[in-house]
Amino acid sequence: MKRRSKKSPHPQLNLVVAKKQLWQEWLSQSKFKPLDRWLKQSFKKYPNLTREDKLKVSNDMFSAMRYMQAACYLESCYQAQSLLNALLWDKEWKQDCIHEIPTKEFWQWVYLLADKSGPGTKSENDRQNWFLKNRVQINDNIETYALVNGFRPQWLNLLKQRSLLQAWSAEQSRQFIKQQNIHLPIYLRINQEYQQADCLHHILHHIKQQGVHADLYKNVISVDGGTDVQRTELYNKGAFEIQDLASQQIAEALSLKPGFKVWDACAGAGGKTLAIAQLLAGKGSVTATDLHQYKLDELKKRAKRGQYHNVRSFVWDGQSKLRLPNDVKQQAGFDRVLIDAPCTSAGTWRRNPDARWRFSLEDTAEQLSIQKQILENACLSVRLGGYLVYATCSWQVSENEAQVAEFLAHHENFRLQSQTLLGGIAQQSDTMFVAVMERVK
Ligand SMILES: C[S@@+](CC[C@H](N)C(=O)[O-])C[C@H]1O[C@@H](n2cnc3c(N)ncnc32)[C@H](O)[C@@H]1O
Repeated sequence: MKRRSKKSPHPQLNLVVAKKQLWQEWLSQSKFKPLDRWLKQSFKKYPNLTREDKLKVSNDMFSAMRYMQAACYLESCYQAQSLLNALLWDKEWKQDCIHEIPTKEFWQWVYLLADKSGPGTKSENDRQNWFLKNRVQINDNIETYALVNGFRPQWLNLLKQRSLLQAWSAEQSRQFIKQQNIHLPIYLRINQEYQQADCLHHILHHIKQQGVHADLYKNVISVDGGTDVQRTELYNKGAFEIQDLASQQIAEALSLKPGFKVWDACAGAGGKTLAIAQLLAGKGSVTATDLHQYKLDELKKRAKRGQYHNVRSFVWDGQSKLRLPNDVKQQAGFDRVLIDAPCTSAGTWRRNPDARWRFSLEDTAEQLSIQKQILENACLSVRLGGYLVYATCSWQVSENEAQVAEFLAHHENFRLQSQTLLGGIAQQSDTMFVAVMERVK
């Protein structure tokens, strides 16, 4: 019997139709869900798409999320044949406005801004020429510059607070804005047993064989080009974990020593828990808690795969003092308490460009109050001489330095050791914040 070929007779057509349908489905949401997870789920409805097809659709949709507002703005300006006031225009703009611009023109702008358009139709060329003619004026004005680079002009005040603290020049602040739309590689944190030079090169080789670009820097591997490293044999053996560079630096900020008892209070699926367990080298323990059991279930699977035996986990909702495990009670508290706090995630826009459209002042206020409550309750479990480490994946001052200052003002028994913005313009990673506070009384 003849076997039916799995390949579609019209692969190009499949791709075009799938992209069109996916885009329409995506737009029909009243509030955008996280795009990466949404795509993974939605691709199941298109079994004929190849890996390359999926990569193309993903790349286009990620670009659309980076330049969504810019496309709407530039089309309005093009129709008016003048540059509209970006701040005022932004104040009126809502996610729904995307329905007001014809799909064809929307994608023309997205491709133009993402540097993906070639010579095209008259309509494309006219828009491109208009854009080039106005480019200097667009770049000269910080509000238009921000908008066209996917950064809402109304966020410039928040960026100003950050720039002042970092002592960034105007040029560096612009660099930060521009970087928010520059894609990041994924980073692999290599597990301890695989950190000898020959193992590292073996992993690098293994990853490169998947047809992607990979680099080794010290003992971290960066991967670019869209492979699913979680499907590789070495991942299943526990050789590495996917973890952003800044996130890896948070575990280092804990200054761990083997034997320490550590509490990871907002452990989620355990990205930092596992990095901590590794740094403890099998001596001491990590207590991992989170509001959600399903996240801790994932953490348990990961700990098992990586063979970390000194990790225990249970639910904690941040609303009261933790009941200390007996071994921790004996030493009157943890040596280290990490609060990797729930936050606005503004520092992850490079990786998840759609997240910026969920960002709001109301959400910030809500996160600030949850962070404060977690700090209040978690600090009660730090032993004398131990460290309370507070981290977020946000660049907002209110969630970071201001939150820490308020905590310290009301807790004389803690002294600030350091506070650092990780990522920012200094490194190709998410932007995170970490403050280390010692319990001195
Ligand atoms: C930034 S994420 C943690 C990421 C995790 N540490 C990692 O490295 O993968 C913040 C976590 O805080 C948890 N969370 C939110 N509200 C909480 C609360 N009131 N008490 C405890 N955990 C909470 C969330 O479920 C989420 O997993």
